[in-house]
Amino acid sequence: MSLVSDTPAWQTLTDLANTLSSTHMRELFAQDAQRAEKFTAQACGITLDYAKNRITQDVMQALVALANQQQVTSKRDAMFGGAIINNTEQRAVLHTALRNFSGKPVMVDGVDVMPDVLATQEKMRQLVNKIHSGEHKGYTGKAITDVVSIGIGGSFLGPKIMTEALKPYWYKGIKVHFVANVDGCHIADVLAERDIETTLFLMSSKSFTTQETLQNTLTAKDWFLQHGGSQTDIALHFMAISSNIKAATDFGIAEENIFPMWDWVGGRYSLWSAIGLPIALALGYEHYRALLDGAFAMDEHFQQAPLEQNLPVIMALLGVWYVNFFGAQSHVLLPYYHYLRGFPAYIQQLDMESNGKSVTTDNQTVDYATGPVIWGSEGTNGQHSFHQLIHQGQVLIPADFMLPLRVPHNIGPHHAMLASNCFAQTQALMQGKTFDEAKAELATKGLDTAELDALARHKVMPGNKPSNTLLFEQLDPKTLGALVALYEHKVFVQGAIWGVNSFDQWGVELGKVMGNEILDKLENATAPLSFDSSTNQLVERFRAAN
Ligand SMILES: O=P(O)(O)OC[C@H]1O[C@](O)(CO)[C@@H](O)[C@@H]1O
Repeated sequence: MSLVSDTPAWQTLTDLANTLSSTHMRELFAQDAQRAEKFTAQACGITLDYAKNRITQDVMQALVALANQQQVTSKRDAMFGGAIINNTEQRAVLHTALRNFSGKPVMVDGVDVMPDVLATQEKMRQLVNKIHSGEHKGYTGKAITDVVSIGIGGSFLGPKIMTEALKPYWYKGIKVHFVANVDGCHIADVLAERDIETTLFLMSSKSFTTQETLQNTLTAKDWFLQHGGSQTDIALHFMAISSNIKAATDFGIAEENIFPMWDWVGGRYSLWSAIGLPIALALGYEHYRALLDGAFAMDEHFQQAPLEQNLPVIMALLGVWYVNFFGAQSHVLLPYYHYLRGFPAYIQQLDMESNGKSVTTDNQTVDYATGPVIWGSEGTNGQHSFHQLIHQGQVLIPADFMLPLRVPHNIGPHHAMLASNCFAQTQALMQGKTFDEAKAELATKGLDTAELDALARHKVMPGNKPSNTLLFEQLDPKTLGALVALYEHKVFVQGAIWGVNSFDQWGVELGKVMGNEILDKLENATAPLSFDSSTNQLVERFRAAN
């Protein structure tokens, strides 16, 4: 098969991008009073206004033609149907089965996975209720008040960020804490404030081989044993979530305390599995279930809505448009909602670990970018920091703004101020400010002509900077579930267009192997070194200091 960059649909888009490069979005808005209406789509409590993009209806049609040419819908159906689409690991990709409430079976290798999925959800529900009711007690008979979740990557980001995003829904009486980094400062800080009698540790690792998670759990176990807990008490205080049951039991976790997951769930897609247990403990099972319901609703939308009205497809196509036809190298996420402040970091793993690839599923090296750098932080903080570069810098950075229309507080004018900042940023990015407008603003400042011209040049804002605005009625668990699934499917569609396998992550493996080799040399201070001279020197300096 030819690369997507050699296809007619790609050429059409290249031509359209050239034509459109001389047209400012101000003109596109001036030409069409219905522009906002035409470029707005809605689903699952989310409204996407994508009118402030460098697009026309011709562009959107050509992008949809690209999606059709790349067989996005049949690839989508293959994923939902349990086909082995992760071809380098020979795995199905079925995080969608974890939120499948259709009552229909999902088959992998001729076996329906739904009974195991539902049984695990029931086991989670029972544990959450036992902990919240105080029925599950610590070894001294006290109720559990704190949960420490240990995991990294997808076994950390989803649980932590979704828990944080749903703070208004937290169950009173339980606090959930997260440890990811192997940096001992992290676990030391978390343990220092815990009461051994009332703390439950959850070890989350799909593979049960991840260095950071294994070491942090060993440290937690040592702490438990050193502070009065015994080997038999461990069963009341340590549980695990893993697809590697044997490794978990070998590690010392009682089999009944292991929540299973499966190799058809990718790490960065695993919050819907028992990896989401910390979320369920923080919120209560009903709210956790609503999160899954929201994702299921988005799955249905993704499968059923025409491509032109399909939220994940539209967002994916706009991303491809900027990455491949305007050379955008990054994409910024700007949640205007404090509790959603971690969302950019979540999408960073989802997007960059999925599509940061160079070879297609049919083993060809690509000659185009397969994804931008994803970054961002909460509004309005970014406005007083990096927005300057988005407004006036020489790099194109498409943005996703996010705002709940209603918030769980009613404190003075805060929410209207927040919303006005969000909307104003999208407006300023699109509209910009011309030289004449800048000069007119300075007219009353008493400057001479040369001074006025010089200063006005600095105040020019080019505008024509693209953004999407995502509005939610409110960020309840169901809407958050839909939002996460929206981005998952966006990433899927982009991977389908670029022809890459979005579900492996070989790029992270080499560092792990080399890290272990270096650890060996750090722990054996006399072992000869045969790395490159820089690495040798770094190891020697570490040895000298320790
Ligand atoms: O759940 P595990 O197996 O400990 O893996 C944690 C993370 O490590 C990665 O494999 C890569 O670092 C991620 O994809 C994954 O989410």
